[in-house]
Amino acid sequence: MEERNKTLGEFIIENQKAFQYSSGELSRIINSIRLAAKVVNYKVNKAGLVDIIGAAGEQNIQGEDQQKLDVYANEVFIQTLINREIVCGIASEENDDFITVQGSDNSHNNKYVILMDPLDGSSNIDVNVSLGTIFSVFRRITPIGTPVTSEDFLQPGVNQVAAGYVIYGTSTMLVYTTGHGVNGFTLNPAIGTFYLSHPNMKFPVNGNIYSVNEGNYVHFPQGVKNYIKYCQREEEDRPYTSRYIGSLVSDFHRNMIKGGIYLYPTSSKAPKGKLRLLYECNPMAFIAEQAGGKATDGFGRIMEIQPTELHQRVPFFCGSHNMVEKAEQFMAEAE
Ligand SMILES: O=P(O)(O)OC[C@H]1O[C@](O)(COP(=O)(O)O)[C@@H](O)[C@@H]1O
Ligand SMILES: [Mg+2]
Ligand SMILES: [Mg+2]
Repeated sequence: MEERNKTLGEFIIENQKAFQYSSGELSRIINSIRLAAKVVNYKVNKAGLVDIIGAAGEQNIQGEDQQKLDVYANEVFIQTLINREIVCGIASEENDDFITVQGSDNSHNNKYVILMDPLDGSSNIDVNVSLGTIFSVFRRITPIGTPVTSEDFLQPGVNQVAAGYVIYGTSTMLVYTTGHGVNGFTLNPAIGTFYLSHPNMKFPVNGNIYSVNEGNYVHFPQGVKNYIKYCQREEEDRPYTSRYIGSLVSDFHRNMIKGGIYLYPTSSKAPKGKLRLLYECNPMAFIAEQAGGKATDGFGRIMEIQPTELHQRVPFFCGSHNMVEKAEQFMAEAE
């Protein structure tokens, strides 16, 4: 069978042994994400037709106005994972605290916890611009058979066993890693099957796209200002392009295909940065590193940060290896 026509299911079965998915649980988690993504995708594609546009009227723990689609996507992913009894705990951007998941026999025998941003890029929902879902999977630390604790969720990113995203764009894709490279699957909506369309995805080492919300420029650290000025330097033939979609998943995905860097630095509005370490930065960092890219907080490796809070925020510089290194150089020189 020609590589590119392989379905997600076939890919998982073929790689089950190779990737040592322990007892198939990890592959069942990926399959659950696949199923939930199809349900959310159906709604995203109809958002303009059904009453799923606009604010839900509540604020989440982040102090952000939840959008109806945030709430819907959160419910679909959480319910799918609970119903399939394959994780022992779930943490979400939209939930104040983590959720303990018991088996139908009230056991706590599953091995994995999952953390997720059910809908990334919420500011784009009402304007018909691409959105995403991000997930991160860890093996639990506390003993099997006992309820999960915060210790199971507050693990450094280097402990991740899987991470991925769904991008609801011109086509819907599932891109994920289990620590053996990054593979992208595109949904054929006519038959509801994901096909291996982007095997072994790699970040170009260099690139000429920088993604940052330049509206915050005056509030950025000097090192970031200097890096942006470097990208805009006059003396060259303007080798850089500024592209900012406002959905982390979309900016990341474009940069991974074309080469580029995404930056969400600290600013007066976001003194610790805006993006959340556990379910945005860690999973995207895992994917970036597995694709040969780099992810730091401007000074150190994202995946080595020891989390202290479920919703903690960190500055995020992620993308083509040499571009991130260059940005870090400007950060160090400005210290
Ligand atoms: O509008 P800003 O401040 O530039 O922030 C855009 C960033 O915020 C986010 O939308 C945050 O994610 P959520 O939409 O899940 O809250 C990122 O996807 C995006 O890159
Ligand atoms: Mg997000
Ligand atoms: Mg979100």
